[in-house]
Amino acid sequence: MKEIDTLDWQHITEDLHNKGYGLIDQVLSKDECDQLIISYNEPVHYRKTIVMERYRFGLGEYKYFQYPLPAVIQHLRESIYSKLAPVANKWMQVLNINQHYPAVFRDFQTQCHEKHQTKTTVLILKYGEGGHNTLHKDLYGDIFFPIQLVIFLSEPGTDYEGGEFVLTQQTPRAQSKAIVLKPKKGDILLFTTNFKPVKGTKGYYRVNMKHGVSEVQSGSRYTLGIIFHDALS
Ligand SMILES: O=C(O)CCC(=O)C(=O)O
Ligand SMILES: [Fe+2]
Repeated sequence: MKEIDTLDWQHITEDLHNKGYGLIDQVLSKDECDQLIISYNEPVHYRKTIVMERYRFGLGEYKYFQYPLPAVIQHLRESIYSKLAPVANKWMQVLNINQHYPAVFRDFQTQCHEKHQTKTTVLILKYGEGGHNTLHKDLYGDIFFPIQLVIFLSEPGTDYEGGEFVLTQQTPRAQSKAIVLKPKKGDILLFTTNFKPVKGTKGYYRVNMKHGVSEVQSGSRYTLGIIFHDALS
């Protein structure tokens, strides 16, 4: 795994401010991705399995991890959080929202716990042919962190076809714009969970963002999602 501190955080931060997402190339090695895919079938790591069609979330399956998280994931969650907290604080500040994100992940988690959000939201997802994930926001209670990430564990074009990552950006009084991305195995995509600020003529306003996955045409596609806030249940 690449050292998180050595990544180009200035560039990533600019992308998040300007576009609401940022792609980081090749953070995990092929082996690390394969290990995570293998662990999909080891029940000991998970607290809950969701069959997506049952909830009309799409077609596929995902599993929520339980605490304690595997060391690699805990490390990523803590180290990336500290890089994103300043971005999140800037967003809340310009939008006049009274929410401060502490510099250290542990202290943010305390905020979640005070609101009874104590369950992990870190998840691993698996989609086969026809699999997809309908457009959504990952909100699990009052407390939310405005940026999350997905680690791509499968290789597009080799392991699966289709299955693009889709972001929609909804500006007030306009239709939604779609952004379609196809990151490679080992890449990390950071993106907006709920809304981000955009500068207008009269100050900043909110644009809402949702994400999902287009239909997988063939093969299988695995991803790992790290959401920073915990869940009520
Ligand atoms: O499989 C994907 O690319 C999307 C996963 C997702 O919705 C999430 O991690 O929140
Ligand atoms: Fe999601």
